[in-house]
Amino acid sequence: MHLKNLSLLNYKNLKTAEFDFDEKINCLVGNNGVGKTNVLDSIYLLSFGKSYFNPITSQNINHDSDFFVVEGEFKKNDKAEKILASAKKGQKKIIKRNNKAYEKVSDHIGFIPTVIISPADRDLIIEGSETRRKFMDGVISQSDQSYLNKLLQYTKLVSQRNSLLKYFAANNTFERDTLEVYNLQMSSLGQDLFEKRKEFLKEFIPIFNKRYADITNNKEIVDINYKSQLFDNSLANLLEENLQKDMALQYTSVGTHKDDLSFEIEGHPIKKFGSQGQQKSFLIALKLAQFDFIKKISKVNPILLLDDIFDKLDENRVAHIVALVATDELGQIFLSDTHAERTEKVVKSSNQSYKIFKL
Ligand SMILES: Nc1ncnc2c1ncn2[C@@H]1O[C@H](COP(=O)(O)OP(=O)(O)OP(=O)(O)O)[C@@H](O)[C@H]1O
Repeated sequence: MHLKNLSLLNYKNLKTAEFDFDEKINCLVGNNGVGKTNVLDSIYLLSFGKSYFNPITSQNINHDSDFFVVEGEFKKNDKAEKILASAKKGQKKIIKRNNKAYEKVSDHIGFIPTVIISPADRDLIIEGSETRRKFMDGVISQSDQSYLNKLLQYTKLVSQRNSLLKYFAANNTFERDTLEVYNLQMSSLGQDLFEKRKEFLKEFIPIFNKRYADITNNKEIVDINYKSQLFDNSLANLLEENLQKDMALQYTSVGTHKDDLSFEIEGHPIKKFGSQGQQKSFLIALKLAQFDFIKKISKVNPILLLDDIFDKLDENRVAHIVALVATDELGQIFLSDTHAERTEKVVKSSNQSYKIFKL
């Protein structure tokens, strides 16, 4: 699978831009702030229906305009697939495949498998559990629509249950039967999500460990630990046991929406005990493992977006990744960098076709 061409209208700072891409390697070069990352982000948008960097769609419309249109033509299984994403201020975003609008954006997830590696990934280590849950859910959802649908239903139920708890508090009332309806549905869905996450991590962690060992030449042991309240108790019991607490807090304090992943190096949290370099290697390994996992399930090479890749890796390591394109381990890749010569030197050494776009 690859992206043949891309046209942008009013996407962030890019008022109009057109690209005819190489099937293998594409490099976007230019000074800081010209819009290299925004081009990669527009490809991400065509895959996930939202920006990687700013999920608030209206903020991705160029400041001088009131709409954006991003359109790309992909080739997947020898078929042309035209994907369009557009948004107008005050209106719902539209995603179309071959001129037909999706009813739900979530139906598009997984159709154009894509992985992005960016300096913004450090949030996965620094930020709270939500970022890591989103990463895990994102990887599973790209290869499992039923998981995504259950996750969306579960999230909606948590928010409805929270509203109900607020309503009880505001009106000094309590309706056990109504609450029971939410508890029952939440328990069943939450338990399914928990089982699927466990199953996923069992497969994913060894892939991740292998990638980390490759990147660092087996320097140190890293691990990912799944943290969930559901290991010790069923969600049905947890909801029951925490009822008084939830009533006082006016939100649902237990469930799979509280799960987390603990990223560890030599048995200690990498956030506190990992060097800058170790953290960067950890993140690259995580994303390449995402690539491997999605490729295994979907049987296509995901598109790989490497934003500011020299931020994370030295020239030799970038050359090593780019060389994988030749072995068919990778499909189409997009790189952004401020140094045109450095990028050209690295991609030339791969002996693959490539294109350089100067912004
Ligand atoms: N909605 C918007 N309208 C206009 N400009 C925007 C909008 N959103 C972001 N920008 C601008 O886009 C520019 C950033 O572009 P981008 O991050 O793609 O740059 P870059 O070439 O990747 O830079 P760097 O090399 O620093 O990473 C900034 O100048 C930012 O102000």
